[in-house]
Amino acid sequence: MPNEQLRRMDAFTFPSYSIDFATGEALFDYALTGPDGEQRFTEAITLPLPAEPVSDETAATLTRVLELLHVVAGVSYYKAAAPRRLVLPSPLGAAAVELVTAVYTKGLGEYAYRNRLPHVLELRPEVPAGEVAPPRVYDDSDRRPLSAVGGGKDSIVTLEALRRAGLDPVPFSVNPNHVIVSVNEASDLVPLAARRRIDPVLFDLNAAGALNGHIPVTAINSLIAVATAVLHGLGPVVMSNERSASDPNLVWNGHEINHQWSKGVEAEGLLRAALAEHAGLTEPYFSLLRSLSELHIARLFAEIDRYDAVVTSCNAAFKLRDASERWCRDCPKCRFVFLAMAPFMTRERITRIFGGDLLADPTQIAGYRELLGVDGHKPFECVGEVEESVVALSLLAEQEQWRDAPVVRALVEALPDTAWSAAASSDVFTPGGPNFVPPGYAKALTALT
Ligand SMILES: CC(=O)N[C@H]1[C@@H](OP(=O)(O)OP(=O)(O)OC[C@H]2O[C@@H](n3ccc(=O)[nH]c3=O)[C@H](O)[C@@H]2O)O[C@H](CO)[C@@H](O)[C@@H]1O[C@H](C)C(=O)N[C@@H](C)C(=O)N[C@@H](CCC(=O)O)C(=O)O
Ligand SMILES: Nc1ncnc2c1ncn2[C@@H]1O[C@H](COP(=O)(O)OP(=O)(O)OP(=O)(O)O)[C@@H](O)[C@H]1O
Repeated sequence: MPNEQLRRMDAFTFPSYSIDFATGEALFDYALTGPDGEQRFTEAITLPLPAEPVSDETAATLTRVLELLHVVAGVSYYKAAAPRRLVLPSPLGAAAVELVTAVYTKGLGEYAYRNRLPHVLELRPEVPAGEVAPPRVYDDSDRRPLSAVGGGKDSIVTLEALRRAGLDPVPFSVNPNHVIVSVNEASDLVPLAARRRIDPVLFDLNAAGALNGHIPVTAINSLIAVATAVLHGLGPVVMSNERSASDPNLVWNGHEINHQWSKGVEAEGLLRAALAEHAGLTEPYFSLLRSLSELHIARLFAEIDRYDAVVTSCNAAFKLRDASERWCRDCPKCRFVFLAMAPFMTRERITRIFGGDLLADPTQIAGYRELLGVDGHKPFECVGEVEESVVALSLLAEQEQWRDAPVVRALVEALPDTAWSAAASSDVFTPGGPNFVPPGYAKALTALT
């Protein structure tokens, strides 16, 4: 479809969805509609099937979760045209509407900012009138947790915390690539995996110049994880989203723009409320690491060494096409994670994990200046707060093995005195902030910290 026609699309709709219980494949249909016709998309998500046949009760709860997933996963296609109308397929309760509204506005915040589309931040879904029948209540709180694994340091810390607390986690991933497969193998736990196939038409539209940008992918992965937990009779989905994921990158037109919005605590609360209201789940989803800073998680990761050969937090390794093998060693996330881990490891160990020593390489200085708040705003990436980077640098400056590294020396000279005094009174190693960790799981975190 030519680009001008896409730009004239005025509505995004959700024609239908289906699930085949014989194969686990759910098909979600979407349409962009406008004066020149419509552009249809179908996303396919295949859930792993349990050994036992699916009961009617499980099917009923799963259907409710998939109704939410259908609407949330539409963001990938909505963003190709950003029409002004978002027309939901069926009535939804207040909590579900709040979730959907936030996913399409705050979740697309970075996309709206980069493409200069302020109306996206004001989008309000059109919800068909009618009552939603109350769901069956499903008390999953005492069952084995499903632990989402993304291949990076955070989900490894969670997996090990749950295991050490005797909570018997089941690792779970969407489209596990070779990194995630290796992490699961290193854990010696038996994982579950779901497949997600984005409609290839979207890639063709992207290649032809359609609107594109960041989407709240964690909200989608989270609902796929909850659907899998329901299908397998498992308990809560345990995420590894940290405290700093809730902090915005910048404010634009009065709206906070947060690259990591769907990893933040607001999204977590909205997702929990929508799942309780619409699917009747009592303890569906929480992040075990919510109260911790990235730096604190990096310190915990340093105490676990069984994943050193496989751990990969760099997003470039998770691209659908042309992915890097492991760490690309030239992006904000690689720079930040290296800086965060370095104070707690030998130089030899971290160089082995990353395949290189980023703090020995002067070409990294410009990127590190951004992370430290010397230049620009916090990069649109999954990186910690400026304060965390400054604290990490201050720890490195005290260590003989790091103090003379070229990047450390340059950054120490570049930082103003105010930054050092803020670092000196920092609470980055004190857990804090709102979280939804249930009492039965809090001990897993306490044991670790
Ligand atoms: C791996 C990555 O960072 N991808 C982002 C990148 O996409 P790119 O075009 O370079 O490559 P692909 O990932 O292969 O995607 C191809 C196109 O497919 C579309 N698409 C992909 C996944 C999806 O769920 N929906 C989609 O529509 C999209 O049009 C792609 O161009 O740039 C894109 C545009 O800015 C980003 O949308 C891609 O981000 C992925 C969705 C992704 O998985 N990113 C995570 C690594 C990520 O950024 N996680 C955040 C958490 C943010 C949150 O709120 O959940 C983080 O770690 O901070
Ligand atoms: N493919 C995936 N399938 C399921 N869950 C995922 C996937 N990718 C990421 N996640 C989960 O989404 C959340 C955010 O992902 P993120 O990439 O920040 O975490 P990570 O890989 O554990 O650690 P790091 O921040 O070091 O990369 C985490 O809870 C992670 O487990």
